[in-house]
Amino acid sequence: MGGKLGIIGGSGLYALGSLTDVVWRAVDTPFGAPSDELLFGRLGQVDLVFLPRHGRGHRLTPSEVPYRANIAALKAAGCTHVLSLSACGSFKEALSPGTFVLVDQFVDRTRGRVKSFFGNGIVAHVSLADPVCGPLGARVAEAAKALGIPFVSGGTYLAMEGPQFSTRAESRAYVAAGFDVIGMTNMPEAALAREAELCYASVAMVTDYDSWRPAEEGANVADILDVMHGNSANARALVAAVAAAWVPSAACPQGCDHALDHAIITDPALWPPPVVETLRGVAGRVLK
Ligand SMILES: CSC[C@H]1O[C@H](OP(=O)(O)O)[C@H](O)[C@@H]1O
Ligand SMILES: Nc1ncnc2[nH]cnc12
Repeated sequence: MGGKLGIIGGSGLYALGSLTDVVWRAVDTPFGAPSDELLFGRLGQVDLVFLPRHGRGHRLTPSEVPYRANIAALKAAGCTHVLSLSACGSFKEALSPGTFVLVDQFVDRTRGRVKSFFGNGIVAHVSLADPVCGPLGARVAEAAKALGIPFVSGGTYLAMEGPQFSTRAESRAYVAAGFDVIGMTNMPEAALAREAELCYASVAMVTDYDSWRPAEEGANVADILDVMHGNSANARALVAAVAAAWVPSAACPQGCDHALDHAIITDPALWPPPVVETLRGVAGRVLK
């Protein structure tokens, strides 16, 4: 598994302490500034780039996170792979707090977020049927199992707008629908990673049971923070283990790195040159 690994850290994960040769560096993009400076460093023999999704000190709401800039910045930093780490609520008794879920599907109930790099004269439709990179996920699963982290491969992540947590009625409806976990950030992040032809995997770290259980008070930040501290230690160990096993490979077997091959539907003769320039960083491979 090759190329450069980018890590997006969610709530409770604002830096990676074990990196060496570290430097925080501002990276600007045609889509604005990312959530924070990017942290460049090495973990063992591997170059890593880390980005705190909400910024250091957790300054950005899920709706305010500049998802396009974050993905564009990681791509500009040379990342070919992105491992996303997020706190989440659980809709299954068996997915208890502390469990790490390797997400394989999303249901997007966010609204008002910019969901594509494309538009303004260049239309593209990528496939999200399989919205995460299986080969990258397999690496993560191997590492988690070796570490003994409570880990489940596969799960549907309901992305809600927030910032308020769900009502009991919403929470029960999501349980009835069969969803596994809930969070506020993985969409449009995953969709944008696909448009940028990045291999993307998401580990959703359960902090609570949301509000569907009758005896449950409902999700609240104080309880979530308690669980998150333990989860963050496991998340750091997981990143270190994934990095330790990182070996180069030429191409993504699933084709994430060619997601745009047949996606742009607009007649190339009509592509507005300024829009081509804006897209060059994320889609340059197909804009030649
Ligand atoms: C602090 S609980 C709610 C907050 O936590 C999750 O953030 P992230 O996905 O970045 O770990 C959730 O999506 C909410 O933004
Ligand atoms: N119950 C919940 N709902 C939405 N986002 C969350 N992040 C952590 N727990 C959550």
